[in-house]
Amino acid sequence: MSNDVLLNLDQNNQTAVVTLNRPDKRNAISLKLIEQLDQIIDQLHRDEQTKLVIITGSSPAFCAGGDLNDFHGDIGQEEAHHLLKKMQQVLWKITTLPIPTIAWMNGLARGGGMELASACDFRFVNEMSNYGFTQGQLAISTGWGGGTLLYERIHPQEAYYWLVTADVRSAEQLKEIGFAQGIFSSEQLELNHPLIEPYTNRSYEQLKHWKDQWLKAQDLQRLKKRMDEEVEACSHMWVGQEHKDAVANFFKRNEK
Ligand SMILES: CC[C@H](C(=O)O)C(=O)SCCNC(=O)CCNC(=O)[C@H](O)C(C)(C)COP(=O)(O)OP(=O)(O)OC[C@H]1O[C@@H](n2cnc3c(N)ncnc32)[C@H](O)[C@@H]1OP(=O)(O)O
Repeated sequence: MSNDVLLNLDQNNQTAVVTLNRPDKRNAISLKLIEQLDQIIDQLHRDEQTKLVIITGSSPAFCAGGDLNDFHGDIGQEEAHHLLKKMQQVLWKITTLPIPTIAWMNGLARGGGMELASACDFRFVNEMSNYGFTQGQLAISTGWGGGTLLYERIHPQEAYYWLVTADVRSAEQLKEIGFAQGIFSSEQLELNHPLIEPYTNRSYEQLKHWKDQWLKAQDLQRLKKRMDEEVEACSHMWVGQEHKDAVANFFKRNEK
């Protein structure tokens, strides 16, 4: 079975690097990738040595969102809900990992790729890349709970505006609105990077404690309910003709 997700456990830094590994498909999230990512996140929930989790992508992209071959228009609402729910559950597990999580956004991200980043506690972006919650351009809304999480990461008014405009933005713009905590220039991730060192320089106890405080500062029950409502809403938009046309146009655009 191809490894669509790679896990590297760096013992020295007690850091887990999770890499989406479908570069030829811009790390689009297929059902198979979801399964592999789910198993890795479950493993990290059980791991009491790892103090930091970093999610990144095999260049040139970070993540192009849901794989439109798997998440395509001609399925019914219940099936759409069932498929969307799978990744929502993974995003929930990432959100509630008991140690800090970082999205190292090495390359472009679209749609669900931004939702994946929103499930992480911190986000660092590549100055050369661009990023967008582009679901609105596909006649749907976010469908994995990442739109709900966005409201927790930046000012709610800014989150609302971005979801409606569905536009693609620069690294600078993401830093400006507080979605990204920092900007880097090198594509590949180094654990001794100045943006990563503040985490690897801290102990497991410190990082676990701060994450516990962070989770307790939120109404997790209400957050999960809102994420569930998001999946339901998207599953209804999914079956609309506009969405089907938008997906068909994407693949037409990409026909060589
Ligand atoms: C499931 C819902 C979920 C949610 O919001 O909850 C979603 O994420 S919906 C999907 C949202 N994502 C997109 O709409 C992005 C679509 N892709 C693009 O706009 C571009 O591919 C881009 C900007 C990511 C990269 O452009 P670039 O020019 O660098 O590459 P290509 O377009 O030539 O693509 C290379 C290769 O990758 C395949 N690809 C890219 N994105 C997807 C995708 N989302 N699903 C499936 N496949 C994707 C593309 O078809 C090309 O494959 P090839 O076989 O070489 O033609």
